[in-house]
Amino acid sequence: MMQLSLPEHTPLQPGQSAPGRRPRLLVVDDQPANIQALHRVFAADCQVLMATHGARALQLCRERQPDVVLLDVQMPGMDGHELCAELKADPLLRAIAVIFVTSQDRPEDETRALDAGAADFITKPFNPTVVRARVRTQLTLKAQSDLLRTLAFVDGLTGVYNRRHFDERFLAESGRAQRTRSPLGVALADVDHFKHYNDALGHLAGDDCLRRVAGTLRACLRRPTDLLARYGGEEFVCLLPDTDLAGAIGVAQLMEERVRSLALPHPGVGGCVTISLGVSAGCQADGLVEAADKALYIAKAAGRGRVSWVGS
Ligand SMILES: Nc1nc2c(ncn2[C@@H]2O[C@H](COP(=O)(O)OP(=O)(O)OP(=O)(O)O)[C@@H](O)[C@H]2O)c(=O)[nH]1
Repeated sequence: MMQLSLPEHTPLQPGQSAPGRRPRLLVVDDQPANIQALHRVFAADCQVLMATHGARALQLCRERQPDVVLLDVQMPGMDGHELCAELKADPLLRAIAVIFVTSQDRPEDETRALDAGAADFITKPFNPTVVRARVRTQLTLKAQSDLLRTLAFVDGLTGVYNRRHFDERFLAESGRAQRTRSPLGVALADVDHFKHYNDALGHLAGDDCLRRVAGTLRACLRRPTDLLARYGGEEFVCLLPDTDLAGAIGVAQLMEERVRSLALPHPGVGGCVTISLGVSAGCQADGLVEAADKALYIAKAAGRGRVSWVGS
């Protein structure tokens, strides 16, 4: 029996991984019979997604983030080479391993695929045992690189993403929002009177509080593309692709309520721990974080424990 399990911690969103999640494979071929043949090979070990044309495959990559794509070259519309180029040009998708599975068997076909960023090249008709072995190799490499990426981009105290990862994702999502004219939401959350909390209960209790708040904020995010990061100190930032101002305000209000209902005693102010949030949204990413920061300042000035926003 082939072993295709991933290491336990290969999350897209740290802390939201399903431990031991099955590897996710996307098979792209315009011939359903070819898809079925590969489905039979992998159905027992992997979650197998299927697409019969490039546009659908791209959509599935964005929505479901497969680990490996098995890609036919000749397809109507966007062919395999074009799809591979799209994946490798997108910072959010380029880690997906692409394996061409094709009846084109000339050395120049193989070279062209590898030059375009493919991880491997398999010719049809294929031997199922060989395909399984080569996919397993790519899944192992993908799991290792996911793990390294996670370690480099996670905040050590709270387990959510760090500022560096936020900056990288913000850049990528800004470009996408502008290209697709879809709104990008940003929410900045700051723990209220946190200095008093530390002063009253000590720094270690303060650290615990930050961990509880981070976990609570993260649990408010529903879409796989949403991202929570520690922005610094007692401040968190939330990136919400394809989310307009009303949607981002809704997420922020949920966060405010959920942290309040944790009912963590805050002896420094004689109540419980609350957060203030500033929200902004738009297709033009320039100034979004600054606008959210301005809104956060307004929420603080208006009495804390509330959500403010900039924009309409
Ligand atoms: N325990 C702990 N405290 C931290 C950490 N990072 C920052 N802080 C503390 O967070 C506090 C932030 O204080 P301020 O910026 O004055 O803000 P505040 O007291 O939360 O007041 P408002 O934001 O105005 O509600 C400082 O005392 C920092 O030392 C951390 O990792 N752990």
